[in-house]
Amino acid sequence: TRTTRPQRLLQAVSINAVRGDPDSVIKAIDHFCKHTEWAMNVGDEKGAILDLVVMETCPSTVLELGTYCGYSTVRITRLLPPATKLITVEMNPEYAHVARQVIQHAGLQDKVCVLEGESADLIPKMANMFGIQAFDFVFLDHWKDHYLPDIRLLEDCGLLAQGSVVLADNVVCPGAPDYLNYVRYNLKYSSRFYQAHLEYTRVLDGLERSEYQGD
Ligand SMILES: Nc1ncnc2c1ncn2CCOCCNC(=O)c1cc(-c2ccc(F)cc2)cc(O)c1O
Ligand SMILES: [Mg+2]
Repeated sequence: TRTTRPQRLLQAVSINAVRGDPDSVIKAIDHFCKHTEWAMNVGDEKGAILDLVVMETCPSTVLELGTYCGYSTVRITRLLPPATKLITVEMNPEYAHVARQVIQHAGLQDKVCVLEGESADLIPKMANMFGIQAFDFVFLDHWKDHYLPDIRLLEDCGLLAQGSVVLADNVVCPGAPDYLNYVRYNLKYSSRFYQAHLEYTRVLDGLERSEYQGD
């Protein structure tokens, strides 16, 4: 039977990236997606913005919704100090399996926990599962119509604190209009838009950075 796109992406990583070197994993995936087969990773242009926002946040606790093949997981985790932990949620078991191998190839497996399941089911259990109060940084990159219900769920579960930063991918393409409305016009958030392009294309897209102002 044919391989899947995530399996072909993983093969490109295992062939072209140096074990234990996150930057070579990132470069191998971007090269594969530019020259062989497009895939829905955040990519190099938006990835550079993601890097800047992570570095200025210096988070101790990170949540990512929508792991896919682990590209953004590697991008974020490579910037985190040793003691920090990143929790990433992926509902597709096949994506999760590939992501674990990509993360392992980068040598970052000890700093990452890949959870399989629906974000809406897992978010209410996280405080108890991991003994955390709030997330310093959240990256939204799963189903675009889940961004709004999930940020509200994070609020209701007390998992956002004053200063928590939520960065959302694809707010232009495929788009998350209800989410944008909420974070831009709700006094609980201070929000700003980073114009960019859909990964590996010239189609307009962007990231929205929203800082929680506290209850
Ligand atoms: N824990 C969870 N809970 C719920 N659902 C979950 C989940 N974990 C996964 N899922 C399922 C959704 O996973 C993938 C979400 N990502 C995208 O759909 C996406 C699509 C494009 C795109 C595609 C085609 C175009 F033409 C133009 C743009 C670009 C992107 O950058 C994208 O991120
Ligand atoms: Mg995306």
